[in-house]
Amino acid sequence: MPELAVQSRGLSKRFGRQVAVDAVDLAVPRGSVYGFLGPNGSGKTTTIRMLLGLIRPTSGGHTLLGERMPDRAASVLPRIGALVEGPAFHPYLSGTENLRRLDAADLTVDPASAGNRIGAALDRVGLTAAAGKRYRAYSLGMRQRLALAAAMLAPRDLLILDEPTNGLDPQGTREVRSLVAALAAEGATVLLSTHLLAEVEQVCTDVGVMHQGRLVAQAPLAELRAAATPRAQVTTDRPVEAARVLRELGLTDVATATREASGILGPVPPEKVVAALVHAAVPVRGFAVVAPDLEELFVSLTGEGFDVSG
Ligand SMILES: Nc1ncnc2c1ncn2[C@@H]1O[C@H](COP(=O)(O)OP(=O)(O)OP(=O)(O)O)[C@@H](O)[C@H]1O
Repeated sequence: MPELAVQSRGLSKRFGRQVAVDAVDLAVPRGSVYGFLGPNGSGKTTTIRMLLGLIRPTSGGHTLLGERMPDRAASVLPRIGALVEGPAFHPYLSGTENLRRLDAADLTVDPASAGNRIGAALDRVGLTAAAGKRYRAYSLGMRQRLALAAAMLAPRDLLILDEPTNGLDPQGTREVRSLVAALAAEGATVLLSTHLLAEVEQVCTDVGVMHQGRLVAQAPLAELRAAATPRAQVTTDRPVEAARVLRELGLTDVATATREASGILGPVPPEKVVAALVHAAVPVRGFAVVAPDLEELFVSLTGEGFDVSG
């Protein structure tokens, strides 16, 4: 097995004059849950469509599970489950019937066990109760669940999921997260795109950040966190005086807010900061050492905020 489940080199897509994806070098480690993160319109869906061979790159290329695409599509695609925008479900068929059609189209599986596969997939996404309902009567969340079930009809080595929690309520979102964790625990590699940082924080081991068509950062999440330097945060009625003390101690990026001063600690021990504040008679109401959250980290990487609320 290759070390990288997905690897692209210079993958690019132009629509007319617009460059939607610009020389993306993806490296998705085998066994990872890779969060493909970026604001709306940053090129995630276009990249995923190229990965799956649904659209042709303008330039560049890639491998899936070590196999060159699209030449090896016929042999590698059966090992891959995908969820991309607009799955072709039939509106007048039920969830079960739709899955039956998709399952029948897969020549690599035994038709005799179709019922078991379909039942298990519907169960995993929590759609058993609505399995007999027509697709056209499904809510957006139910449609999304059915698309996930379709991606998991057979055991997969790699799942590529475009915004898998799109349209789901908070409960559904939690279920999808635990589903992704379970799939990863079973040994699958999962690449999921999202514009929600919380999603990445909670399930992903690795992150790739898209910004205006370019992959601006890619690393294991733990590495990104380790690179994040903690800040000392002082709650006080005299933020300006507190800020002066922080600067004198050598803290950097010192900032003040109403009743608060903060700065990047660097090598300065926190207890020294507290002692210096007390020595300078700054009334300290609270003191904390906080690691930046992912949002701050990514803003610093991309210079742009994310739609964290969804
Ligand atoms: N078929 C197309 N024709 C022209 N432009 C397109 C086409 N598909 C995508 N684009 C453009 O390419 C850019 C990237 O779009 P893409 O859908 O890949 O972004 P995204 O990161 O997936 O965003 P979202 O989270 O909104 O789905 C956008 O500016 C979009 O308008």
